[in-house]
Amino acid sequence: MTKDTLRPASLRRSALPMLSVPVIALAISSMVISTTAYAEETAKGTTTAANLPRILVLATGGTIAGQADPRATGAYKSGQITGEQLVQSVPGLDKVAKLNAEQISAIGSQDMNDKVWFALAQRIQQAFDKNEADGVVITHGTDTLEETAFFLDNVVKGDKPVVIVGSMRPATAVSADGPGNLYEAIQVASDPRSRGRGVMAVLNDKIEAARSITKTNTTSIETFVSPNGGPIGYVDSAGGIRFMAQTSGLKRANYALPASDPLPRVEIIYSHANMDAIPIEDAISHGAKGIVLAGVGDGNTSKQALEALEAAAKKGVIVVRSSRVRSGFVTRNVEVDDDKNGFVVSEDLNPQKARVLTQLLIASGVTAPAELQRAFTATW
Ligand SMILES: NC(=O)C[C@H](N)C(=O)O
Repeated sequence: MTKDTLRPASLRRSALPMLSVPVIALAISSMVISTTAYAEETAKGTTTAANLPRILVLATGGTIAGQADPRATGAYKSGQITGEQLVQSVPGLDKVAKLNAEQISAIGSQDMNDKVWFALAQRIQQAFDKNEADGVVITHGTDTLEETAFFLDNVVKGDKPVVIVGSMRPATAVSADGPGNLYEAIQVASDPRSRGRGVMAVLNDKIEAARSITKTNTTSIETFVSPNGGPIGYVDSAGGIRFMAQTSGLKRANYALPASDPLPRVEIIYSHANMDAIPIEDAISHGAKGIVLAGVGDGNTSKQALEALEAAAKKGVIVVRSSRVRSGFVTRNVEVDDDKNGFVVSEDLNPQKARVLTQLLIASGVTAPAELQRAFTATW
């Protein structure tokens, strides 16, 4: 992990496309102006940086930091460009905020893990508690962006904005979406109206809440949606930021960050036609403390699988019924007899987010089904 303080740059910068890493690094080092030169500029009144909000950028990798040979079709490597290089590559950011970039990890978000989550949560909390920053922006891959956003939404305390951002095209692509997304994310994190809204994601001119956002397209830049509620706001260069309501409308639960990683083992079991009990029995034999069912329809599954879940719940494994269907709510049900079986339903949370909440609840010592259910329903 490295910690670098970015010097605000008042020089014109070109975007990264088509440049190799050494060329980018050389170009950036020659563009960065020294702190002294910057102080002189400020004294001359050519910049108002002193009044700008302080935004901490925490880079984790992902396609937004990815590079490809522009002639190659599709293939690129995630996490090749540092957070500092990323912010330096976006013209005009020095007019929006005072930026400090730190590298937390350099991974594709398919490799996102508890260690990085804990490092992020601890660094954000420290920055807020010590008043080092007015807002935080996390650069992240899009594959698990929603899970990281939801995890942080549940453990970071305070009302300062935390914004997570990614891109669908690597930094070297023609029409890379990363620079625009990063600019808008920093705009949102810098705006006082963003306070008290929990963790937000900003991509493709939309502001979405951590609880509701999900990735819906494998490759398109129009991939993130909030199926049950829509975006909480919009941001673009012409209109600036528009929030659709005073707050995101959702109550946030705060859990203490467990003393150390990893979080308890909770498996997602995907339901399908011709479903048997084997995946559930396997998960339990490998030490799962909880099972989230990505059920068909309203959190349903076959008789065989249901019996295996009932047996698991009897042994003290937490069973949460969620759905593989993209939108809607999973509701407590007499047919499945959630009450008798001690099952929990995930409400609006998709399986991957229900997993995160189940992990946090188990880590907090909450295991009684009624109490677990209250935590899943606490939002309304
Ligand atoms: N667009 C992306 O960022 C996808 C990439 N695999 C990641 O999640 O890191």
